[in-house]
Amino acid sequence: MAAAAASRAVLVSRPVTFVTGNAKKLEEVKSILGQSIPFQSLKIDLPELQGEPEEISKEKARLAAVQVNGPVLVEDTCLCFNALKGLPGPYIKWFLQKIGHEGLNNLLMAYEDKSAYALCAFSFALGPDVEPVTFLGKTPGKIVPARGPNDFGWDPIFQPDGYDQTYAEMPKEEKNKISHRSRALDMVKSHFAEAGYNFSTSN
Ligand SMILES: O=c1nc[nH]c2c1ncn2[C@H]1C[C@H](O)[C@@H](COP(=O)(O)OP(=O)(O)OP(=O)(O)O)O1
Ligand SMILES: [Mg+2]
Repeated sequence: MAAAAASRAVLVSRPVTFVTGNAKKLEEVKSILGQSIPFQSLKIDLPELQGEPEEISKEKARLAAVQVNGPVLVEDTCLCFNALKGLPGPYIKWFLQKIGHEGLNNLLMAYEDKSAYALCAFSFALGPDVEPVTFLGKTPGKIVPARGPNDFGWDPIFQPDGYDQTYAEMPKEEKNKISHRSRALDMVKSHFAEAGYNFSTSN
């Protein structure tokens, strides 16, 4: 029963650690979660296996839980081009690093379809011996020539549907309302509420 589940509190003696090597992700997660889930962060660039976004994210959580030896939250972000059947997807980091915004636009030169989606796969593991659970958040949009400040990844070339600004041009609060990241975090929050987790705020 939902009412019973909501009133059940599960005390977890360790805080949640969000593990990422990316300071900009951390900044967004902090601002989206606010005080709703107390968490600490740890800067490690975890190795990522190849495969589907959900599996990559789960494996990151397994590795992170071993490192932290406690509850962890990780995420893996993909930028998927529909004309390319979802690629670059999880490999966007390396594509961006090698060919940049212009190269990413050029990849779609041969196609009329410039539609794309941003996908965030959050995984949570209670500890190293517990199978992680994954939550996917998706925001549809299209790939455009870069516009706006260049301070976070592919933000300047992604224009979400229903907006005439790119992620980079939008005020941060606006991006955080509709982003792939905030949609996935909404599900993480619901999961924590349903499970009744009450995390410690100190180690
Ligand atoms: O909202 C975003 N807006 C624009 N760019 C973004 C966003 N979110 C991630 N990105 C970039 C960072 C990296 O180039 C790639 C994802 O790769 P991804 O492995 O998930 O991130 P990462 O290696 O930087 O950090 P982490 O240590 O958490 O794996 O897309
Ligand atoms: Mg990474």
